[in-house]
Amino acid sequence: MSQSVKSVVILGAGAWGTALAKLAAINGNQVHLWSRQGSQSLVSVLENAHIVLSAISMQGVRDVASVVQSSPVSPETIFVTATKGLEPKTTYTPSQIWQEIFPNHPVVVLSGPNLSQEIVRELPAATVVASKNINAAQSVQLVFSSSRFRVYTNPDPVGVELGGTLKNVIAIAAGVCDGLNLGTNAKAALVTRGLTEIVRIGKNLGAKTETFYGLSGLGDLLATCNSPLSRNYQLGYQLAHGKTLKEILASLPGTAEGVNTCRVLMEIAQQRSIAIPISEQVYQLLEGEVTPQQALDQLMLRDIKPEFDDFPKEQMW
Ligand SMILES: NC(=O)C1=CN([C@@H]2O[C@H](COP(=O)(O)OP(=O)(O)OC[C@H]3O[C@@H](n4cnc5c(N)ncnc54)[C@H](OP(=O)(O)O)[C@@H]3O)[C@@H](O)[C@H]2O)C=CC1
Ligand SMILES: O=C(CO)COP(=O)(O)O
Repeated sequence: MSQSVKSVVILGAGAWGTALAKLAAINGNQVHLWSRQGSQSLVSVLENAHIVLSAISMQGVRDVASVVQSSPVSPETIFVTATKGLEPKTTYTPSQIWQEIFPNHPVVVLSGPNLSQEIVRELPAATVVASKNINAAQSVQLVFSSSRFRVYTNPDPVGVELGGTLKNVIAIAAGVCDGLNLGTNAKAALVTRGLTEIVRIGKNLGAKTETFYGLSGLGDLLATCNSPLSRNYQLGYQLAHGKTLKEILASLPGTAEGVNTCRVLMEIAQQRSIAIPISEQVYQLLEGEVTPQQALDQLMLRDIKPEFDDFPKEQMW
């Protein structure tokens, strides 16, 4: 894998931004890791940037993107987003925000089963870079690919981004499931039916179904629902042990995007009449409207139904 040295700016020096900066630096790229708390001005780091990657948590994306907009950036600059969230006011994904603010620049989504603590330890991992602009996706692929980090391209940015974003809600449910000691069968059922909900929403929002069965969908769902390293999983686990959301958020290291994502997801599902029963129970749990046990009972006692929504009747038996 040979390529010319690129100037890469990483916005956000949190857990994920720091891990991604390390990956880009391993390949000899010139990397600037920017944080609002650091001494470097955004204007100075953006000068001559080939790639600007945002690893800002969802709540700060639009503010930071607007500041970048008021700074001089090369017309060739590729924007990459690694945030997993949805904007409450617009229900936009992060890439939709970047594309709205930079309509003439390529925007690439980077998402996959990527628990940052494992990546910092240089354990092997894989991810996906997705864009409508294949050349931009390939440039980003070269910047981050190494013997420890395998990067695939994908032409479905919305699907890749929604897989990474929506699985956080199911990861909260998975943490609850493990926290209540419900067993392996329950967990398998939860994760599989959770994927069904992600596919329903994703298809409705224009994503390709097969994307959700790849690394950024099923892959990330499996990683996040099975690892105590996941903040979203941890949050669910602690809810099951009787802690309040407020108490958990006060001690959680970093951002658990699933909390805000769940609220926006409920709005999307209601507007579009999409059934997402697991996510709905996560929502009610986060709002303090049900206990973990009540959420479980509500799911188990739903009306019985066929497994798949859209099997033609003649193919069912
Ligand atoms: N950690 C992981 O394993 C992975 C995380 N992600 C996603 O990446 C995103 C970031 O996660 P992570 O790094 O773990 O989170 P952290 O909480 O560790 O870091 C969040 C970063 O966003 C910055 N930030 C937040 N709001 C603003 C703002 N208004 N202006 C400027 N900067 C802001 C924070 O700056 P400050 O420190 O100054 O508050 C910090 O640098 C999330 O969407 C997450 O879902 C994706 C894959 C893996
Ligand atoms: O997205 C992640 C792994 O791919 C990180 O998950 P958490 O945000 O739940 O820690």
